[in-house]
Amino acid sequence: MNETILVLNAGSSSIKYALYRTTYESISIICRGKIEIGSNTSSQFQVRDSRGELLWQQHLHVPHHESAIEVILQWLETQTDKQRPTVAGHRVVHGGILFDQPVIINEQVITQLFQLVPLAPLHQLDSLAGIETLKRLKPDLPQIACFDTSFHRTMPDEERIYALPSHLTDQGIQRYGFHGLSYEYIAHILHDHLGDRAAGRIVVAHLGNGASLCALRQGKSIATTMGFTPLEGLPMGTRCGNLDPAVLLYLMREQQMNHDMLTDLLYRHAGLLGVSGISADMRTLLASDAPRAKHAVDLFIWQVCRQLGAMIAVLEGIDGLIFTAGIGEHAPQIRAGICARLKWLSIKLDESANQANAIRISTAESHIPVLVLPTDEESIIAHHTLRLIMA
Ligand SMILES: Nc1ncnc2c1ncn2[C@@H]1O[C@H](COP(=O)(O)OP(=O)(O)O)[C@@H](O)[C@H]1O
Ligand SMILES: CC(=O)OP(=O)(O)O
Ligand SMILES: [Mg+2]
Repeated sequence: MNETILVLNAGSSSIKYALYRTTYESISIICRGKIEIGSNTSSQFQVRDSRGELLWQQHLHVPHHESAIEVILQWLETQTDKQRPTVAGHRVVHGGILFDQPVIINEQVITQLFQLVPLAPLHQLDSLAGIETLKRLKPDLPQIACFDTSFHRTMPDEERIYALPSHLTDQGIQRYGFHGLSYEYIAHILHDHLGDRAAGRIVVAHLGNGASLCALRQGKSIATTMGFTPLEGLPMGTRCGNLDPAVLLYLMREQQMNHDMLTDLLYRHAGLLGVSGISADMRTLLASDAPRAKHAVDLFIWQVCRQLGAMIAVLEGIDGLIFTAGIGEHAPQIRAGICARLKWLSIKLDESANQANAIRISTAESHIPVLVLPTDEESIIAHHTLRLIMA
């Protein structure tokens, strides 16, 4: 029997989807696409086949994730029976303390996932919108949730636990880490690019609208910059990243900011957008002459290097640096800015390879290989989905 797997990956600035055909022994991609979301963004809905050839293109205005899901499902309805999904796999950002591996979705799971909405306000509801929309339109379709947090379950307690009274840790106030499906994919393909070095000390920089770093040893996560929520760590498109918690105490007391105001400030009006006052989108900032745009870019690069230092320290060295996700894959200027600050590691960038977004962007003399590896969270979700339905 064959299955057709629909994968939905709700990110904070986009929804990515893919359709796979499987014979149980192998999985092959049928088509995939991405819709960028935003009230000011005019988006292209594109569908590409396995070779990247354009199958369908439509100009859209997609203000939120739910409308993007409807567009994808409407398009699927116009396809042949063979392209109709028989199972769906979702990226769900937060699995909390309960879910450490992919799970078949039922009513109880949906209730538990709703309880985690406050811990990922830019993501969790959008994944649940995909799950609920599919449940409404195709009640018999089995659905699987795959979590961003699962991959980081290998982190040691020193990395996982905040310096808080232990009863709070026991309640689940601990570091979970995110972008795990992306790191899992990178860990999976690393040997193809680095050979035996892949089992060494690797830092992966997932730099997209959400951004984090992960320290891998033997392909397992031992540290990451995001924590209890996807707010900790690097500054992001609209998220602040690391902040002295006393800033919140100060704003609550001195400026009478309440929970909703702080959520809005820290998740939606901070980061690149907050610092630049111009945009959350790195493309816009790099194209701008405004000093505040340059300042936001410089601050981003500084923080990546500062936090990369911490990853290298816990790994006790570094054998490879990998860039991935929207900025990591497509912004040579950002990679060059980061690598220029890593000269102390004897990293040497091949400028033309970097400009071309080539896979290996370090020179042969560089002490450490630096690679650009496009991530593929959808394929990891498809594999987990297949494994679960076979079980
Ligand atoms: N060519 C580019 N140059 C610089 N930044 C880019 C480029 N292409 C994409 N980006 C950045 O990548 C971000 C999207 O990354 P992505 O990983 O797809 O996001 P997410 O999954 O978080 O929605 C955009 O917001 C934009 O800032
Ligand atoms: C966890 C997270 O920030 O995801 P994304 O980068 O897709 O927004
Ligand atoms: Mg993403």
